[in-house]
Amino acid sequence: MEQYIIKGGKPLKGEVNISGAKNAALGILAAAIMTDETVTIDNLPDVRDINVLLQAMEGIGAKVERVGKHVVKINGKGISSISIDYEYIRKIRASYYLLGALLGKYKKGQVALPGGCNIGSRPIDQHIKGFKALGATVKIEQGMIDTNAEVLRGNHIYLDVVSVGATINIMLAACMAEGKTLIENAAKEPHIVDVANFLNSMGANVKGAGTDVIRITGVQSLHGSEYSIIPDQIEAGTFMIAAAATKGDVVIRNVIPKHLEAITAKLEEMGACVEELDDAVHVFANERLGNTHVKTLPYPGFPTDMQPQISMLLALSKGTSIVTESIFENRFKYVDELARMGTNIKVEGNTAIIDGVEKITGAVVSAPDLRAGAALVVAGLVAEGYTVIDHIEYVERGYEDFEGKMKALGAHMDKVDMEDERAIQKFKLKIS
Ligand SMILES: CC(=O)N[C@H]1[C@@H](OP(=O)(O)OP(=O)(O)OC[C@H]2O[C@@H](n3ccc(=O)[nH]c3=O)[C@H](O)[C@@H]2O)O[C@H](CO)[C@@H](O)[C@@H]1O
Ligand SMILES: C=C(OP(=O)(O)O)C(=O)O
Repeated sequence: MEQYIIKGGKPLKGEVNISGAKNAALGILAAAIMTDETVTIDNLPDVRDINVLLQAMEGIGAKVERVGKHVVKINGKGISSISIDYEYIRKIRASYYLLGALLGKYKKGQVALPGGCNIGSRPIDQHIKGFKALGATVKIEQGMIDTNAEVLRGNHIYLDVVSVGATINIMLAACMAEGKTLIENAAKEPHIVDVANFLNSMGANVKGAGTDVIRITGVQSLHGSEYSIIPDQIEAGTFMIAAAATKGDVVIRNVIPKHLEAITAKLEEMGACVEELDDAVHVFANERLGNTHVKTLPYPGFPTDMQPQISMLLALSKGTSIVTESIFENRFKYVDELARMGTNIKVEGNTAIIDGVEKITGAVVSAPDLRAGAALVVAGLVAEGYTVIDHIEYVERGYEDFEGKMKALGAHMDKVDMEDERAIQKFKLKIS
């Protein structure tokens, strides 16, 4: 098993290119099997979750052809099974988008209950409510969700909680239902809009994505398309935080600055400088930042997927900050790991009370989930001495070539097998 090794203390400097959005790509890939024609998808991030979903799609008979590192051609004509193997599902959350896609196209589908980051209980009742409203029967037996419909008919669906996953899943199925569907209290994240735009490029009729009411008029079939995925808001935000935390100066390219506004606003409140360019943001900081308070909320609020990273930054800032996690109940597991590095964070229920410290020191820590792992990497970049991060497979679920991109910004960071004494010596020699 490999780990990240980081020698902290170097300000990040230079330019970094952001990859395509993982959470948009997952919905788009699932949607791609809804046509029998070929779909070409560009700006696909080369990350673990995407590769697992592509394997799951191949597993049911879809043709998946990698044309380059970031381009894939998909053809769903040869699909011979509507049942997704448990092996793939337990590894990722968004495998359940295949359920919405299969239900829309074939009026039936079967997947195991999904995995993904262990950040809370993560029920799927709203997905099920949506499928049932469209006329499907949904059974959960022996860990499998089995859905089936004679006919799918559009309906009026009010989501009791704002859910990214349920909004996308219902949108997928409703695209090929008879008549009109109205999703009220829909999620508004940039990836919802991207999935809707992709569906429309295949001939679907989805209106209002990005607002809380989405109107879908079902069509009988979808056709092939060529589509490029939007940049990853969370990867970009993570580099923004890393630039500020290391008192660096970084231009973060291939982003949509509008998607980053909540993060930009918080960084500016803390005293960092953020310049918005056309498709880039320039982030720099010269001194220790000040405190602020953060509450995670659905888009356009502050994203829960950025909560560990900003909490880490606040742990180094002046004064006391309060971070309230209002989306997931178990997203502070990284706090104990950060404490090994010398931070002072107290968690009470869904709130973290963060007393900023002036410096932290390297330690051996373990990534409990994807974004928490990214926050530990940022901590390692700031800490005095060496930090070793275990369980980087979580980080690799969502960050493409994280160590490569950090190294290009001047970070002393590598991926090594800690049992390989020579690799560690090589890393130490390289930076001495
Ligand atoms: C693959 C993907 O895109 N993952 C993202 C997606 O996860 P995911 O789609 O799982 O998150 P949701 O937006 O669905 O969850 C939001 C809240 O709604 C609750 N809920 C959700 C569905 C449901 O049927 N019932 C219910 O109660 C959840 O427990 C949570 O408290 O959005 C989250 C919130 O922005 C992000 O943190 C994840 O990175
Ligand atoms: C929590 C995340 O992913 P998932 O929903 O796939 O677990 C994430 O992307 O931060």
